[in-house]
Amino acid sequence: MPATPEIFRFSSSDDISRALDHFVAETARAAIARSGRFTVSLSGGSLPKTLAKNLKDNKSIEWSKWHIFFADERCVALDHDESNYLLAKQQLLDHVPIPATHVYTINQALVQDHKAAAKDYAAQIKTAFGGSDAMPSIDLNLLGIGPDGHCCSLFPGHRLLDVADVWVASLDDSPKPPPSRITLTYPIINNADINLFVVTGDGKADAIHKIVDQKEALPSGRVQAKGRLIWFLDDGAAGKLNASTLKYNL
Ligand SMILES: O=C(O)[C@H](O)[C@@H](O)[C@H](O)[C@H](O)COP(=O)(O)O
Repeated sequence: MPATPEIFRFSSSDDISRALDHFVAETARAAIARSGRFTVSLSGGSLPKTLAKNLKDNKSIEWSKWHIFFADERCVALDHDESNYLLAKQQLLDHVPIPATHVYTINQALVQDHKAAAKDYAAQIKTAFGGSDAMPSIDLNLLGIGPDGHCCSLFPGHRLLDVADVWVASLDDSPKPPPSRITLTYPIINNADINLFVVTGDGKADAIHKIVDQKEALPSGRVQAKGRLIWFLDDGAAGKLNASTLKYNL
């Protein structure tokens, strides 16, 4: 049964950062109590900054038990200003003691070959999840959404929307620059325990309305979860939602 989306509305992106701090800290605590570690994937864009704002100073977190993956990554060097890793490093990883071996980055030697980079990243995930061929279940994917409704590097109308045989796929024709990227695919995204979208700004309001109210099959609208599917929206992003859609108003 598909998870019913839980939609939370906040009056500002600062309020979202505070709520994210509580939610992610509690999700990590529960995962560590259950399995001894917390696996989380990060998107690029505005997400790392919104996430890190309060979380990086949260003293209750057992950072040594965290394992960080990237929901998608650009095929660029790790110190390139378009690298999602670099963004996460600057915003969060430089400020908290997560062991470097727990941060799963795109293979630097393969950034010129997106297909090999995707294969390598899937192998890294497999190793991190004990080497089994069983579909991994990431505890929490933190996802952003583009004005066109994309998430990760899964764009409207793109062939990667139908990929079901690999955990990580690649593209060299991303409509959002840079063109060469790797991305988690739906089978692994939807097998996560929790998928949480974090969306700010009125530039996303149309996409949110189409996905949530009109059930349009935009890429972000195809995301499910084993456990919970959650949307954190600020007033701008929620601006065009039907009033009756909002079940929670924090
Ligand atoms: O690497 C990327 O480009 C992202 O992972 C992408 O999927 C991003 O999350 C959305 O485009 C939202 O980005 P904003 O939050 O900056 O709008």
